[in-house]
Amino acid sequence: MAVNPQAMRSLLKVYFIMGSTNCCQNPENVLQAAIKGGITLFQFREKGAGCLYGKEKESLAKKLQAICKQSNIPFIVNDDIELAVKINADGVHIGQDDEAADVVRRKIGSKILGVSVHSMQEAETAIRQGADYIGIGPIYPTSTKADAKAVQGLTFLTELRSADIQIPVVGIGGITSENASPLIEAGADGVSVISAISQADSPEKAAAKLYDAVNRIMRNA
Ligand SMILES: Nc1nc(C(F)(F)F)ncc1COP(=O)(O)OP(=O)(O)O
Ligand SMILES: [Mg+2]
Repeated sequence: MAVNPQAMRSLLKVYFIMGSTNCCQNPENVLQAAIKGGITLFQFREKGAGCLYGKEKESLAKKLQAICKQSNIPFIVNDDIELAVKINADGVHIGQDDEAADVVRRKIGSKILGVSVHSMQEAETAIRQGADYIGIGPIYPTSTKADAKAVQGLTFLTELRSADIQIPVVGIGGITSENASPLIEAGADGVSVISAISQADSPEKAAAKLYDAVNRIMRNA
């Protein structure tokens, strides 16, 4: 753990993830609007058919990183540790098929380290190896991630919290402002979304609705 857990929980509230293939509009404009709407954390996930590579990927990453910096929103890079270190990102997110968390922790020092987990064992390993937060999902059906695992609903989240695992947790997969509340009520510290914001007519309004939905539940908890 390199980031204060309470600070990490606040950052996870509305965690926007995007790459160039997720956007109908210009990614920079979408990110600007999402920040205006109230996202609390951003992840650059350049992946899937038609995604950018090499210099083009790095150039877009730097543009989005600069937009985040202007609003003090931490900039996280998915999968690509080398890029994250090269551009001095604020953290990285890795899955079970990426580099091991302990290896990545040694490469990134005290930056934010997020790990996708799908079982108690993977969660315990991620915690032992220094993850600052874990991502679980898909909570609901998703069309964004082609190789997503089976929809898990709130089952795994409930299992984690019942086992008194207190690491900051964010859910992902098909989440919208309409279905976010049960996730927070079940103990998630935030929601992670791609399409709900990146495909919205108004990314600003979509981000604001998510922010309100999450905070309304947290206030009443
Ligand atoms: N990028 C992500 N961020 C999260 C977070 F927790 F941040 F919401 N959860 C899940 C993913 C999925 O990441 P991806 O690289 O597509 O898949 P894999 O897990 O197979 O590596
Ligand atoms: Mg990954």
